[in-house]
Amino acid sequence: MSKYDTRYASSPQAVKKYDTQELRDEFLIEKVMKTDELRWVYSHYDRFMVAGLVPVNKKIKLETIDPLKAPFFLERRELGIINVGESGDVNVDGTAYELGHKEALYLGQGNKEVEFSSKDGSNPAKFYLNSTPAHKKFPNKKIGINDVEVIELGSAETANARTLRKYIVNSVVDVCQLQMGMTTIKTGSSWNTMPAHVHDRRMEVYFYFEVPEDQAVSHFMGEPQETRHIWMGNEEAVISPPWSIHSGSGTASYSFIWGMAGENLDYGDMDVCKINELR
Ligand SMILES: O=C(O)C(=O)C[C@H](O)C(=O)CO
Ligand SMILES: [Zn+2]
Repeated sequence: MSKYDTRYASSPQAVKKYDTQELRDEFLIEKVMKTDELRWVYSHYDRFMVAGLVPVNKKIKLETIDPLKAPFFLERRELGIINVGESGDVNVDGTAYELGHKEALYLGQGNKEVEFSSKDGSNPAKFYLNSTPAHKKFPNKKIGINDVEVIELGSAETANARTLRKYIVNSVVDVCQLQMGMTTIKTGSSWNTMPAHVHDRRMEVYFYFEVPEDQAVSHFMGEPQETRHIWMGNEEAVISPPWSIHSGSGTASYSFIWGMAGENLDYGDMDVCKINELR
């Protein structure tokens, strides 16, 4: 069995009173990428699971964790994988999927034997993993760099020029509830997800990467009129409750992977906040 840490759900009333350390303990996931070890964070928000794996010296198997009470990990779950490192392989019940830098794989419910490896342990793959409960088996699908839907958002004038890439969304691959994509902030811009939004129907997790050394991203969370911030470093993730905004401003440009789960599969279903009404 793999190891895991549990994160419980908090109410907006409770979070109003959290100090810096409490906010970090509840929502921040430090050091997501683990070498030769799969260690999950199991969130009680929509039972969303997060892990990061860097296979260096050996192949790593996807194993169940105790709270699933399932004989194998994907018995009642689906899994999204985005490789932010060098080339690696994901072997799924005898079929090998090669994932290059920024390529992704969707694995549906029911797959039993899943094994991760790097092509070259000295230039390893870095697999970022999100998993959600599933009720139906959909086919496994690799999403290569040319399969993603790309949209340009924001502008240099408002310091939020960015490229959003949709990898695991229902117009690209059939899924039960998982949605994943990647957003890259253009040089000179700093803001992601501004204007901010909430979607009380879905929770979300952001994994910040390509944050230059000695730089940081200030991630904003909370109800739109009661915001808080969490300072984040490279390869750290943050859980966004369904009632919370999730937006960030970096001291340099950066990228992040967003993953969502909940009530519907409509990426554009967001309640946008007025910038000058944020508090
Ligand atoms: O920069 C953005 O805007 C985003 O990446 C927004 C996320 O995709 C999101 O929050 C989707 O709900
Ligand atoms: Zn969102």
